[in-house]
Amino acid sequence: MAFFSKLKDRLFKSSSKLEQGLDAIVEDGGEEETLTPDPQPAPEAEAPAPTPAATTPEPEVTPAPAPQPKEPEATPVEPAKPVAAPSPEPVAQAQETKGILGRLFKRDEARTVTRRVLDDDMIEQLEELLIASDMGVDTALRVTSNMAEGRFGKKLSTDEIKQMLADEVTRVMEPVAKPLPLYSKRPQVVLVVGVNGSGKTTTIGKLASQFKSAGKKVVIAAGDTFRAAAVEQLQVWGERAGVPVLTAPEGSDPASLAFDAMTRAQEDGADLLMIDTAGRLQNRADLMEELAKIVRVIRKKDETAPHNTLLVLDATTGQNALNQVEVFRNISDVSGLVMTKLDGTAKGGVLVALADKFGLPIHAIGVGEQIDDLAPFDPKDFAKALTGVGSS
Ligand SMILES: Nc1nc2c(ncn2[C@@H]2O[C@H](COP(=O)(O)OP(=O)(O)OP(=O)(O)O)[C@@H](O)[C@H]2O)c(=O)[nH]1
Repeated sequence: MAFFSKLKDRLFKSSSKLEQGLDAIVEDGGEEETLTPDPQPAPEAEAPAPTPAATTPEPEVTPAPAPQPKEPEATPVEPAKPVAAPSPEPVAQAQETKGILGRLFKRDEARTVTRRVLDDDMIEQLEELLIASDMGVDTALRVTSNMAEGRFGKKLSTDEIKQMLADEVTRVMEPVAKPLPLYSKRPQVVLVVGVNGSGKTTTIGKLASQFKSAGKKVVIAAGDTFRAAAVEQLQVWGERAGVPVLTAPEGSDPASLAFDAMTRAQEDGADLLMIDTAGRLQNRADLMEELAKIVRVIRKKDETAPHNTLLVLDATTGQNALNQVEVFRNISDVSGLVMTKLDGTAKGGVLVALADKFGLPIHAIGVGEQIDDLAPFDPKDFAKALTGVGSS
């Protein structure tokens, strides 16, 4: 099943919030226009009435990458057929729709679309909507001004604005959409950091399962030795993924566990070593020292390690995710992000702010609690899901 449709369903809260906001903005001060269904008199009653989407210059729905064949098709021509031909009456009846009847019939089909002139008021409302969608002030202003460029004074429909927004979001996100880089270095050491509850353990489990399926040999180190529950949880995920999880007694030194795990991974010829860490931001200095010590110790075995420091962020925390990036960049050498819990949150816009502000690679997104609910970050799919493009 196309991941896009899953993401779209699950990001529904975000997109519906934005969609409703955009509808309201266009309706506020917009004018309803009647669309003439077909400029040339079509002989057949079943000629498809143009959908609102057909009034847009057919943007990127078509050239979008192929992996979601079912979704985009739903918008353009095909589904208009059943709508345009609601009665099951066959051929003879259809021919009667020529002439007056035909025109009447077509009048029934006429659709309306509301358009609003893009002016300062509208730009301000768009800015407010994007800020309310967790994009953050700077990003919201930048995105809106790019959307407005060259379009000031033009009349725009909600669909057109949604598409413009999706294009702009895609433009911001494209440079950061990068899968976790894999190096020839073995073991590749991936340090996983993030606040408690952000989804580190779950993400490690999901990643381990994916790498294992791809034929990689993976070892996990349960480096949050201060929480027995965290260790147990990681063991459960390790079992699910079929990957060994190295643990140490509660309260023991995480750096010592990391060293042992590094030794084991080297001896086993593992491709990847993923090290979970504690997320106690309350004790920032301690955490910083703990992470620094882990790095010092594993460098005794491989001075290029860790090869990745993944920061796991919880999308439901909204703007707070921006602070977390600041903090973790100060205490560790964050090389990329994983954003979890994008399912069911109305705060997906924060990802745009993160991309715009930090430019850190977004390697993957979590859209559920199951082992396969981690996907590479696809900016176009994300932008469409966020803005609701293709969903009306
Ligand atoms: N809906 C949803 N829930 C998620 C996702 N990722 C993680 N979770 C849930 O978030 C909660 C916290 O996840 P953990 O993986 O335990 O987070 P952690 O960062 O390891 O937390 P600590 O062990 O407390 O440090 C769990 O209930 C997970 O099931 C996701 O992508 N979507």
